[in-house]
Amino acid sequence: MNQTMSTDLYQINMMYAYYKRGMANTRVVFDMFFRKPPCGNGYALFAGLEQALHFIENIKFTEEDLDYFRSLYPYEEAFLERLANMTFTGNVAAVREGTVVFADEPLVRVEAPVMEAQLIETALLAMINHQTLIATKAARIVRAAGDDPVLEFGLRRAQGTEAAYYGARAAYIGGIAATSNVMAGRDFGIPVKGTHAHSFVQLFEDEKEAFITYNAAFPDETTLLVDTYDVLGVGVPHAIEVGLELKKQGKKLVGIRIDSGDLAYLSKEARKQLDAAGLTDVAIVASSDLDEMLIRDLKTQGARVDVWAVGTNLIVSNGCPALGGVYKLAAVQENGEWTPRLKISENPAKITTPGYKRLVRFYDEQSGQALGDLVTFAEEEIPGDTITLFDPLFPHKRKTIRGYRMEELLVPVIENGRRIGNPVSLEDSRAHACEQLSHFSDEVKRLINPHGYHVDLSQKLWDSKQELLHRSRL
Ligand SMILES: Nc1ncnc2c1ncn2[C@@H]1O[C@H](COP(=O)(O)OP(=O)(O)OP(=O)(O)O)[C@@H](O)[C@H]1O
Ligand SMILES: O=P(O)(O)OC[C@H]1O[C@H](OP(=O)(O)OP(=O)(O)O)[C@H](O)[C@@H]1O
Ligand SMILES: O=C(O)c1cccnc1
Repeated sequence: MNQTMSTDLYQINMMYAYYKRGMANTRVVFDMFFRKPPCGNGYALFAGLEQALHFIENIKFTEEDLDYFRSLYPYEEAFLERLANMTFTGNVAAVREGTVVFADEPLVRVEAPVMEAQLIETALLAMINHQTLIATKAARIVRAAGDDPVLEFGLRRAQGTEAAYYGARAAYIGGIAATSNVMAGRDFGIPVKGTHAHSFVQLFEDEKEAFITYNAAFPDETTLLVDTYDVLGVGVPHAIEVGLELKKQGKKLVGIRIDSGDLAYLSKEARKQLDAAGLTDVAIVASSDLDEMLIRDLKTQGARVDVWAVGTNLIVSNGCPALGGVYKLAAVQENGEWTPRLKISENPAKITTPGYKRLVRFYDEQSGQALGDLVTFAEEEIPGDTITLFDPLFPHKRKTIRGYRMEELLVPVIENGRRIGNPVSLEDSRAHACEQLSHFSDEVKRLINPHGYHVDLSQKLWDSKQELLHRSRL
């Protein structure tokens, strides 16, 4: 779908004012970043870039769009004509999908004529804020589940089918093993999995007949929902009967699903019953309003769950319904030079970092551990083996690091309006997320009160920011 009209009216109005002032071609740099990771997490998993780049590459106003603008305001016809011919001609650099990212670092850098940079703001933020949020929530849930697979079951509870569709994509980057969402499976290549509903059991005279019927249709991949009537009294015993019959035929019951009640108690007792019947390899799937905290708690209770199915709380990111990613002007080109621009706020943490910037990450060469991120001006040289980093809010807090490997995080993805290289596959982004997470300590990744990770500014950038701050007070 063409998303060009997915913008706020104020973007069009600012574009018009720039146009009238003869500033439409002024080149600017905007940075996309967030100020706080979602869900009290220490980091976010960057996602949604593929959709954002696709949107940018396909900017196109239609005749109907222009008619709509005419109905809103007497914009000059020459402006509307300009919109009609508008495409994105600028440059975009971004962090790779699946990268572990932190507050206050530039994740997308857009350099373009101001009309174009302004037009793409809203949809770019919407796409990246949404998917980064869900990928991060998924990563939390997957972390709580440890080595157990997590299934995404949220389609019916998402804020609309589009949120479910892209949410499933983001959740896959965040590490879920499969989704129930067939369209997301078809389009993104995410493995799809499913069991059956209570209605399937209710439709038959007795539960066992329902189980046999389902198994007859899916002899090699049956997971039976055992909580329609009485989990331990009839559900598990009926599933065991089916499992034993399959065993006789050299086949296997894949699993049972428990969707209500005390999941710790029921899973332990169900495990005992299955094991006693010799069905030690039948997996137990749990679902029922789960989230990362409940999964963690159920594990400490010794729940014997092998697979966690999570719907609502994952797909709506319950408890943290939005990521506050922003898009701020960082520099303006004046006489061929980039002039840094600053946005002041009463809250020091909200003061933006001006300039045309670069973002690098240092890893310990030996252990591979991520040591810190550094934001510098784009043209700055970074020493290859020793560097002193300092906290931008508390500059006396310093740390010298040595023997590192450096990674450029912000890499060009669109040049002069054209995509560079091939789109990265979802599978690669998911693998990248997994690899990225392995470089961060358990303290940074813990679910509650995570350890802070260093995101520092170069001396030059920090000095420039201070100077601009002082000047702005005059
Ligand atoms: N052992 C447990 N410890 C903590 N929370 C649990 C445990 N077992 C289940 N829960 C959670 O408690 C909640 C149970 O909710 P509730 O009693 O409303 O519904 P239910 O048992 O799933 O039944 P129904 O689906 O029929 O409403 C769910 O969020 C579930 O994940
Ligand atoms: O609890 P969630 O994490 O949101 O996971 C999805 C839920 O959706 C289904 O219930 P629903 O009552 O809609 O249908 P059912 O008849 O299949 O149980 C499923 O059984 C889960 O309980
Ligand atoms: O396959 C399932 O069991 C399933 C899928 C979506 C929602 N609830 C359950």
